[in-house]
Parts: sequence; C-alpha cells; structure tokens
Amino acid sequence: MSSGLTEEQKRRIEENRQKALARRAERLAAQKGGQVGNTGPQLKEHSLHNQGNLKQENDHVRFISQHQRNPNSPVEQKSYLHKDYNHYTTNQQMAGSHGDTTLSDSEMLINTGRSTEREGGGGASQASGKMQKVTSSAGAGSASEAVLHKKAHSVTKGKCVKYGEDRFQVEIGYNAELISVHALSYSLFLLHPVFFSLVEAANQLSSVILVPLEGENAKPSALVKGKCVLISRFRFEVDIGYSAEVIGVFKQMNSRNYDMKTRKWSFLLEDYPKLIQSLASVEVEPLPKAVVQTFATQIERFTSQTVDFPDADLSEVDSKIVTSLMPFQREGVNFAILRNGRLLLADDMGLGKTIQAICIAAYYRKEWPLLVVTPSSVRFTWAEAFHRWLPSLSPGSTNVIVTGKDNLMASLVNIISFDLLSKMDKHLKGTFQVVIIDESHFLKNIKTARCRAAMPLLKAARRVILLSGTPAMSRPAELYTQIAAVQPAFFPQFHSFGLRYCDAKKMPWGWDYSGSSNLTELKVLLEESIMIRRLKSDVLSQLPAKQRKMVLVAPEGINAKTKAVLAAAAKKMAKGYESKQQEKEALLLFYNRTAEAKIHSVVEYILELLESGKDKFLVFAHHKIVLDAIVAELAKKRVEYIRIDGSTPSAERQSLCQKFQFSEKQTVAVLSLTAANMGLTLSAADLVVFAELFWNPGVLIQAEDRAHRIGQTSSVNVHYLVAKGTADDYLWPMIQEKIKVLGEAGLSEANFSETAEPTDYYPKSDPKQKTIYDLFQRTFSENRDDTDEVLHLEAADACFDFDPESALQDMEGERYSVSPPKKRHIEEFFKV
Ligand SMILES: Nc1ncnc2c1ncn2[C@@H]1O[C@H](COP(=O)(O)OP(=O)(O)OP(=O)(O)O)[C@@H](O)[C@H]1O
Repeated sequence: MSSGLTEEQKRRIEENRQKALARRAERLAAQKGGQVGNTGPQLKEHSLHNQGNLKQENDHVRFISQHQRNPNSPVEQKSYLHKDYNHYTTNQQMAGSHGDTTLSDSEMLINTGRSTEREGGGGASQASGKMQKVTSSAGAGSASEAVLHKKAHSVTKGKCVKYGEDRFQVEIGYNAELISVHALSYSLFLLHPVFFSLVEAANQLSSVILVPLEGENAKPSALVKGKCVLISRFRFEVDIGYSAEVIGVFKQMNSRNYDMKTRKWSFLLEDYPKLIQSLASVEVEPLPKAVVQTFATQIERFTSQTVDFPDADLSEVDSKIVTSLMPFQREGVNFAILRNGRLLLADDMGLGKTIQAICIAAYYRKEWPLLVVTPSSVRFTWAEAFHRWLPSLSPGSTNVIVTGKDNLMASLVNIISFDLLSKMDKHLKGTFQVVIIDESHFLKNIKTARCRAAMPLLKAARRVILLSGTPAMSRPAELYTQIAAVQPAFFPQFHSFGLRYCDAKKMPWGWDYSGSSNLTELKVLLEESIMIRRLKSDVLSQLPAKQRKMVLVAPEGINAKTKAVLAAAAKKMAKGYESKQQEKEALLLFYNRTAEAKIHSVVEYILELLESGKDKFLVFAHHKIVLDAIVAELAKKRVEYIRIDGSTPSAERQSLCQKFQFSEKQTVAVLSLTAANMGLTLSAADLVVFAELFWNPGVLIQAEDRAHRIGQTSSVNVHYLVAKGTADDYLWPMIQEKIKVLGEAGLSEANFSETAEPTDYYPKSDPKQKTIYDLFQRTFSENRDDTDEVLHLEAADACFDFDPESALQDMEGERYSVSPPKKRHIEEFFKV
C-alpha cells in the first residue's frame, strides 16, 4: 500500500525518528550514568563483557562507556542508534510475518547494543544464536555461500535479484538502517556502476547481509588483503578492502563494531582466534607475536578486571623514600615490580622519575652493585639523590665515574655518563644485574658508540629501568633500541618492527624506516607490557605548583686554572678582611669567577636538555659571559632563542616575549637574572633553569614567576644548577635558609627545602668554609634595596671583565645607557 509520501519525505521521517531514538538513548544512558563509577572506559567495556549474563542496566553501562570515549564520534552515535533501533526492529518484526520466531528476553537484551537478530526477505530462516546454512534463490556462488554461512545473529538478510539485462533489484525485509543508507526495497537499480558500491555499503551495516548476484561479487576474496591492528587494550581492528565474504565472517563475531568514519571493523580480542581461523582463505596479516603474547589473557578471556597494579611489598626499602612517594609514583613502582624490574618509565618531565627509579632499584638491592647511566651533566645530582632518598646507604657507597680509568665496580652504586661508558672495558656484560638508564632516548640510535656499549649490558642485566620523559612515539624507529633493551624477545628483528611500526619503504638506496604506522597498537602494546607514562595533566592535583630541583653540575667542567683562582679567592676570604668594602669586593670576585667556572657545565646541561626533547624553557644567568656563551652555543646548534638582558630596549621586550610564547619550534629564552626577572610573561614554558645563583631569593622567585603565572596550566619545574667548589657552596644554602625564614613568616609560599634537594651539602664542620659562609651571610643579608645591589653587581662585572676605565667607557657608550645615580654608584664602587 502506498503511503503517499515521496522517497525523500520517507527518508527524512526515518532520519528524524532515528535522531529521536538516539536522544532517548542518550537520556537513558545519562540517567544510568551514576552506575558507571570511576573505572576507565576500556575497563568498563571489558569487565562488562566478561560478565556473561548481561542485564539491561549493564547493557546501558556498556553503552555509556562507549559514549564517554567519544560522544561526538559517529561510531558512538551509531551504537546508540543500534541499541534502541534493535529493540524496535525486533519487536516490530515479531509482530509481523516473522512472529513465529521466538527470542527470550535475555537473548534480546544480550544482543541489544550489537545488532538485531532477524532474517530478511531473502527466504532464509530464523535466528536464535545457532549457525544456519541458508540457500538463496539468487543462486549463491562461493562468496554468496560464505555470506549465508552465518551464525544467525541480529541480522536482516536479503539478496540481489537480476532484472532484465542490466538491472537488479534488492529483496530484503524492513531494516531502517539500510533504508537510511539507500531506499532499497522496492527500487530497481542499474547493474553498473551502482551495484558494487550499493552491495558494499549495505554489507558494511552490521545488521544487514546482502547476497550479491551470482558472479557479481565485487572482488574475489583471494585479491583482498588486510591486516589486524590493535586499537585498545581490548579491541583490534581489521583493516581490509571490501569483500562480501569477509564481511560475512565479520558479522559472525559477537563483538563486531563498524566505524562509519574510518570504514573499519573492530572486535574484542577474545574474537581474534575465531576471526583469524575464519579468514584463513584471505590474506590477512595477523597481530604481531609480541601483541598476541602480551594480550594472551584478553585473547583467552581471562583478563583481570582491574588496571590497578597490586601494591608491592616495599618493607625492605628505606621508609624515607617509600613514605615520600606520591600516589602516582607508588603506582609506577608497583608497575615496575609487576614487570620484574624491566620497564620504560616514561613519565613527563619533572614527575619524579628519579625517586621512582631509586625506589625500584632499592627493591632489588640484594642484586646490587647497581649501575646508573646518565647524561654527563647530572651524574652528581644522581649521587646526591641516592643519599637523600636512601639514608641507609653509607657515605662511600656511591661512585661517580669521572675518567675512563676509574673502576666501574668500585661501589654499591656506580654512576657513569653515556659517553664514558662507551670508553670503558668492553667486557662488562653480565657485571650488573640492576641498571638504571636516565634519559634513555640517548640510546635511540643503534649505530652510536653509547648505544653499542649499553645494549649488551642491558640485555644481560636482570632489571633494566629506563627513564625518559620523551619517548619518541611519533618516530617509532627511535624507540626500537629501548624496547629491545627491556624486552629483547619482543621484536628480535628491527626490520619486522620497521615494517609494522615505521611504515618501512624500500627505496633505491635501501629501506627507509623514518615513518610511522600502527601507532595506536604500538602505544597500547607498550603500555600493557613495558611502559608506564603519565602526563603532568594526569596527575596535576598531586603536584606542587612549582617543582624545584638542585642539579649538581660536573666539577670537571672547571679547568685547573679557574679552580686554582677559586681556591685562592676562598683562602683569602677565610683569612678575613679589614674593611667591609674589601670583603664585598672579594665576594664579588668569587661570584664572578664562579660564573666563568660554570660556563662549560651550564652549556652542557642546556644542550642535554635540548637533546632530551625539552622544547621551550627559560635560562637565567647573571653574567654577560654566561649569557653570551649560551646564545653562542644555541646559534651554533641552530636552536631558536630570544635574549633579554640589560641592553634590550623595553620596546623590544614585548615582541621577544610574543615570539617565545607563540613559536612552534624548539625555543630557549636566555634571560638576565637582574634585567629580565620582572614584568615579562613567558608562560609557554614550564621549565626554568638557573645557570647561576643569586643571593637575593626574591629575585629568583620573581624570575621563576616568568613561567609560573596566569596562563600557566602546568606545574613549573625549576632547575638550579649548582657547582661544588664555587660560590654556589655558600649561595645555595643561604638562599634556602632565607626562603625558609620568609616561608615561616608567611611571606613566601615557596619553601626550597621541601621541594628541592638537601640544604647542607657544604661541610659546615670545616672552619674555613664556615667563615666564608658567615661572610656571605653578613654581606648579603643586610637590608639593601635591589637597585643598589644590581648597580654594585654591574660595577663588579665591569671591574672583573674589563679594566675600570674601559668598563666605564663601555657603560657610557651606546650599549649601556647609564643613569646619573647609577654612574655615581659605579664611581663610588671603584672609588674613582
Ligand atoms: N615524592 C617526592 N617528594 C619530594 N620531592 C620530589 C618527589 N618527587 C619528585 N620530587 C622532586 O621533584 C623534582 C623533579 O624530580 P625528577 O628530577 O626526578 O623529575 P624527572 O621526572 O626525572 O624530570 P626530568 O624528566 O626533567 O629529568 C626533584 O627536585 C625531585 O626531588
């Protein structure tokens, strides 16, 4: 009977009806939303799946969890449509010509959210979960037969019937989903070119099976090639060209889901063995062995219901470190121990990879000696951290290797730089059972000496703790060595890894592995097996607004001459001075020499930060020679930078800040401690490095606040570079003490000693050092105004860098415009 509506009107009505159903489903889902709890979406999906006898509520919960993943995605919306639509269709059809088909309530509920169990007008029989062989009057060829060999499962079946020479008709029962794609049932179609696309589109719908005409199957299955790819902890996708035969197999899978947007089918991992078996006649690349092994439990349906890692027994580890761990850090330690101490700890910068690594290593203390391989600039910081977190370590138990001749096994904890490791004895393999590699992406290139030196050690060690804040997920080739270091059996051949994850291409000159492919699978695989990665945004609530760290820079960067000058200055200071002026001059000289002494280590540290992938950060220094050396190195390495110091006109400052804020490249802001510590917004960075210290903590805190200000959405990391045997020995504790006083007085929210490394590393017991420290305290604790201090510093710089004459000339020249009071101060300082 004709409804009197045009096809277009019918289509619109159907569209609106589906939208209304979707809205209703959404409302229902939202009402039930409270039952979901805090479990992650994947977990929800999984655990519900495992419950077997699903209840209606649970079906809703599953629904919600899918929706929560991406409520806007067409796939998710489609599953809403499916769910309610399925109820609708089933009931409607039961009331109609197929009313003899009986489905129990529970069967219907189980099938909702997946697809509808129905037979269409193709003359096939009923559906209640059993495999049916259906003979089509259209005359099924091999592909057609495969389509009909189905576990009858919520599907409307139909067939194409030839009509005259060049037309065909689709005979199929009512299926709204299908009608929304094509108003099929009563239409005649031209055989070509509509046929293939129509059959393909219809068969992609999970509730439809359309048997093509005999001999008209779109593509012979032998020519269809595809591959399985993991897309989450629980699902995999089959990326394959269209084939009715394949689609028929897909529709036998209970967990099937078709993504309209990507036009790909996905399934729960538990369907993997069945699917692969059913696709035996088609060329489908299976999941890699590493994936199948890692997800064996999911594939076998024995998955644990939780992603929380069981609490490791840390009773043997120093309580100081255990009680200091933040909850997410504790989770990292649990993960590591669950993985038998072989892992890639890939937390974001500043999340405390050091404390976690030390705790994990301490859990395996019985297997020490321990080897720590680090970038050169942070070797001493590591030694400090071991003593800070493990008070049970005796003072001599850390051994920092400084030359290739040192004994790598001298202590319980041995710390070496990557480059020195490659110069050590090649027969170290098997010597260390527990190894920490800090900034493990330094091993990304298998051809480098450092990588070749480290790999045999790592493969032989029982515990391998790799730390990297920047695992190169976008360049999988660079991850290979790190994966191989932790799990050598995963991908024994780089080439097979390259084919799967690096989009390897054969070029005239050989293979190109610089691309990337199947990244989701790689990420899911790594997270399930060896990698734990938390971003700052994931754990922001557990972090302080600022994380300070003292980085003890390597003393061998200081040359012998400078060391001698520093020692002489210290000796002189220890003897005392007759006048305050003399004391001050001596201190400023000491401070100035310290700058010179630190240049090498500062530059090395900055370059290592860049190599570690830190892309935007601020570097503060006071002395011109330090600022100059930093920018010279950045220019040499072609790293973009801005520089703001006393000579930068105020008009330019704003545009430099803008450049830094909006640049998408790796950019460093090189800033003068006294000339750029106020009034600038550089919140695009969440890392601030102090190449030099300053005795006035107010100046330091203001400088930190260039990044820690409105616009900053992250916790800011602050690194203070401290060199032993220099003025830093006195400045660092002094700064901390002052801040502590300010904090106690409620004048500063920042307490250095709580968030940074220990205060008292200089030997207070040494009377000479005590005298110098007191001298610093006396001289710089007087209440002076900042401008006064800055002027004295400038005068001192000029004094030590140049002779007074030329210094004054310089300052009066174009580069420095000196105000009269400033000039007066300088003159006073030099007593000219
Ligand atoms: N649980 C904690 N208690 C106290 N201080 C902590 C804790 N966790 C981290 N810190 C401090 O936070 C700072 C940053 O930690 P750490 O240097 O280990 O970070 P990271 O993840 O290694 O960063 P990067 O990638 O920059 O090297 C350090 O000063 C460290 O001592």
